[in-house]
Amino acid sequence: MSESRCYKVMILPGDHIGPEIMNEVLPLFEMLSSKLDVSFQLMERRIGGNCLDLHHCPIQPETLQEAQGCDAILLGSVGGPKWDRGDSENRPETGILRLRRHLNLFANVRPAKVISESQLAFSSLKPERVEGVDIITLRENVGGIYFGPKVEPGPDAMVASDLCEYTREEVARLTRVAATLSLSLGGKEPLAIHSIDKANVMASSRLWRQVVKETIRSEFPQLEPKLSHHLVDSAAMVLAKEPRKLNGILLTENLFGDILSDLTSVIPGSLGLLGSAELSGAPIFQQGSESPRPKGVYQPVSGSAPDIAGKGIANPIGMFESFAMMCRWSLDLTRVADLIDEAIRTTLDRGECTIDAGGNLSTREAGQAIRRFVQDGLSG
Ligand SMILES: NC(=O)C1=CN([C@@H]2O[C@H](COP(=O)(O)OP(=O)(O)OC[C@H]3O[C@@H](n4cnc5c(N)ncnc54)[C@H](O)[C@@H]3O)[C@@H](O)[C@H]2O)C=CC1
Ligand SMILES: CC(C)CC(=O)C(=O)O
Ligand SMILES: [Mg+2]
Repeated sequence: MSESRCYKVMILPGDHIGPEIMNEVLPLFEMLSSKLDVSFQLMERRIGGNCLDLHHCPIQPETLQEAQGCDAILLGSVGGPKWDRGDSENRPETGILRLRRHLNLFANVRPAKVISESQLAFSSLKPERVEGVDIITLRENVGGIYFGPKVEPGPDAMVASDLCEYTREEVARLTRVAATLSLSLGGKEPLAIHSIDKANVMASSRLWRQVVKETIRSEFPQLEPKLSHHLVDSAAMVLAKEPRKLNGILLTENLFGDILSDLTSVIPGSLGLLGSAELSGAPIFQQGSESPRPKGVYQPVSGSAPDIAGKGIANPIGMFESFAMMCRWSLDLTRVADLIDEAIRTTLDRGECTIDAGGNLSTREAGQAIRRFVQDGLSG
């Protein structure tokens, strides 16, 4: 008889809509424990503005340490106008950056896929442009300009700066993750890898392009025909004009990936639909594998949406999608991940979603619809 698994999961709801959408996925833990041979030890901690308010730091050092011992971390979102001041030491967003750095979560996987007919009508692009779009932004997550040395602007500052630096190894390791995703998710035909940079202007981008090329040529020669290089400005234009041309993996640095992944969200229709995985290595695709899994933080792509917080209309789908990715890549619960993905697709087909994605349900009702589907699937 196989042993029952107990997973340790850290819960970081964050600010504004963070706790609202987190509340919609939390009942899944109890549901899974009652239906499957698993249990969960949940640890709720603070991050972001609410942590600054209570502890005067955006994440506590002991939270970082505890996160190290968890199987996965589920995060809502942080930030808001109340804390929109001060230098990086005193900003909510720094809590997320510290967590990424502490756990070395260098690979940020952000899929944007059109999965339901309802999205064709609702996307801000024409239906014929949107059909079949399936793009994964793979963003470098612990380097580049977000983490380089800064000169903060003082009250009378004449200059401020952020340095964008990349090392060979930082580029090579992310390229290896891109190759794994391409080979594992593409089936017989590996996915295209579109490396995005600004090599016509930036030195760090010229290194990026060189190392991506070399890594694919020397370690994954079979993927050479699948690799292309694009300048980021032109890639942004293609994403808005003919996004299918960029189907596959957008392999890119921290700042470009942050911007482009928000841009990809308009294709399926709303930023509130996208989930993400931040990983310390390539995901393991083999179910039941005993190989150690990479560390993972799972969170929606969006921010804390202060403009809609408290109104009960935030879309919880990005949070469910993040939960599904957690099940798939950190908890070895592939069937649950498939079921949640199916629940998202079905509820979108039925128009059972929040207003940003074309429905008229509240956050709570949209969450209930997905949970009902999952419950039925687990019982069936
Ligand atoms: N990972 C994180 O926690 C992130 C935090 N932020 C922070 O979030 C705060 C707000 O930033 P914004 O620029 O307003 O970006 P945002 O991503 O929070 O919101 C942009 C727009 O998308 C809408 N939106 C976002 N999530 C939604 C959802 N689930 N359902 C329906 N609509 C949704 C918002 O209402 C808003 O109109 C800032 O403090 C920012 O620094 C921003 C990005 C990531
Ligand atoms: C640190 C985050 C607030 C940066 C961001 O916008 C993101 O990761 O999407
Ligand atoms: Mg962002």
